Amino acid sequence: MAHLLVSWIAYSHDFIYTAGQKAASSINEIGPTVQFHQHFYAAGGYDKHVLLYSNPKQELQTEHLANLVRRQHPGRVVQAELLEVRDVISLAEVKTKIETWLLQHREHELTLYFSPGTSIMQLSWFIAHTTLGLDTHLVQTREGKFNPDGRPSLLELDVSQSAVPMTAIVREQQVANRTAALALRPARRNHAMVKASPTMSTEFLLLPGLQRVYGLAAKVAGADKVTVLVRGESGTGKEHLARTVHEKSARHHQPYLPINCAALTDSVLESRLFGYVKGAFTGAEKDTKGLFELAHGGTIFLDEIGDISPALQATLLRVVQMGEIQPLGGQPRQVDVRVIAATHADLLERCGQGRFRWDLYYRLAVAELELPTLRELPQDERGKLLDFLIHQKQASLQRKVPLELAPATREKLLAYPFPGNVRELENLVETLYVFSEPSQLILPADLPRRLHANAAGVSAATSLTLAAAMAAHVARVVAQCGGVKRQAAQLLGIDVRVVTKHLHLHKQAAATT
Ligand SMILES: Nc1ncnc2c1ncn2[C@@H]1O[C@H](COP(=O)(O)OP(=O)(O)OP(=O)(O)O)[C@@H](O)[C@H]1O
Repeated sequence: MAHLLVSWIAYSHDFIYTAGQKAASSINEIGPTVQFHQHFYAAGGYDKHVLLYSNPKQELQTEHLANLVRRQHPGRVVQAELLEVRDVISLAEVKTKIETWLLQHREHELTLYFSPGTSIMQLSWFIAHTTLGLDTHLVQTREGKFNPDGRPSLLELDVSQSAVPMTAIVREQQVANRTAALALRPARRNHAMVKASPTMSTEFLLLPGLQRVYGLAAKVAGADKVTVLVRGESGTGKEHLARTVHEKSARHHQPYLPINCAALTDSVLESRLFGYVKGAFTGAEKDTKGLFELAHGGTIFLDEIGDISPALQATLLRVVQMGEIQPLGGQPRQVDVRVIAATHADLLERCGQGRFRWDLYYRLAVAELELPTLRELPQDERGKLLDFLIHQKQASLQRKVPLELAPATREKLLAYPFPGNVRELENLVETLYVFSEPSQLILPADLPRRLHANAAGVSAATSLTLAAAMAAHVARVVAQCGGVKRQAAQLLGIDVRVVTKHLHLHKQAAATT
């Protein structure tokens, strides 16, 4: 057992930014991470500092920060680790990621340095600390200027004395969801409720077009052992629906652990799901539980199930049929886990093509829930969602005024088919906030180029060969992902190297037309 200090990098306070530049120009030596090492680390008896960052783009600057600390304090182990979070203000996502990480390190004594990170990250530390029952301490620092002796101090949060009942937080979230379902309202804040979370907002809009599937989800939730298959295009809200099934089920006090099957290679996925015993393969230094064991009593969400290999399909079938897992190199064990799987693919078609096992499909699809695409929803509902997201982002980005769209801009937005569904619309609204001035009227010309393409999204000059069409499609998806190829690869269901190859082809084609 080791004593680990765990913290997020403080994106704004650990680094110094030059006005007008997005990239950090240097490390802030009076920032929370450097200061912690200067004043408190030595006395804490830590074996290692795990410095978490949430975005792959922050890798370099986190490494610089870790290096500086290592240089200033030779012998200290500082490990930068990516804990990827797509939406740093989503309590659902951040909390799940943090809980999963902590459960994976449960054998250690864990000191959670609470001060750095977004308010949702802080709230998630707090919830994990008070609800997971692990050996965690929650510490924060107070700057010297607030202490009479002018020296910074370290405070451990005494949760038993806390005035914030956790049930209040959970209840508030549910009320927020219900409120959102009843009427469209600007996201509201309740400072009395959660001091640590000024950005918490209503997260979901239960549109009439979604009510049927959410009604079915509530019914399915009550049937405890039933496996569920959620189908829907990327960004339609599959993860949200899966979590709702868990939260409405009798298992809601137990873990809910999501995993994206498409993002991992076969062997990594297998060891993450089922665990391994010490010595099972090179580098397996200790027995490690898999997610199925960690989720015992609760729910596991297997996202992008359609992409797993035939070998893993066979293993998973045994797990779902017998409730039995076998860690790599270990003995079979019984687990009690509800499986919710999701896919963007047409699994029936894949079964027909021999790419997915029929028996596994029938086992998973005991209850099948299908989410509509954004373009299938009626125009007025899309309009409501747009308004909802405008208010939601206004609250989370702490803008004084909501985004103002010219009528023609709104029309264009509502006519666009949004292949990335709600996530794409959500990202677009955020981009418009980021790149516009407060009170600027957003004109059609301010919208990204892809929204101006003709209906088919293909210009007349485009080559009609299949290769060119594929390359153009890949380029469009990469653009929709803000240039992040890894994310595009995930959406497209292909390897990132293939994405690069298509982009290269597309560039060549563009240069010759
Ligand atoms: N009705 C809705 N109201 C508000 N936000 C929504 C709604 N539906 C989806 N979202 C938001 O859209 C984003 C995508 O949702 P989610 O991750 O659940 O989709 P998904 O189908 O699981 O995507 P993927 O297949 O890519 O993993 C999330 O940020 C979610 O909060």
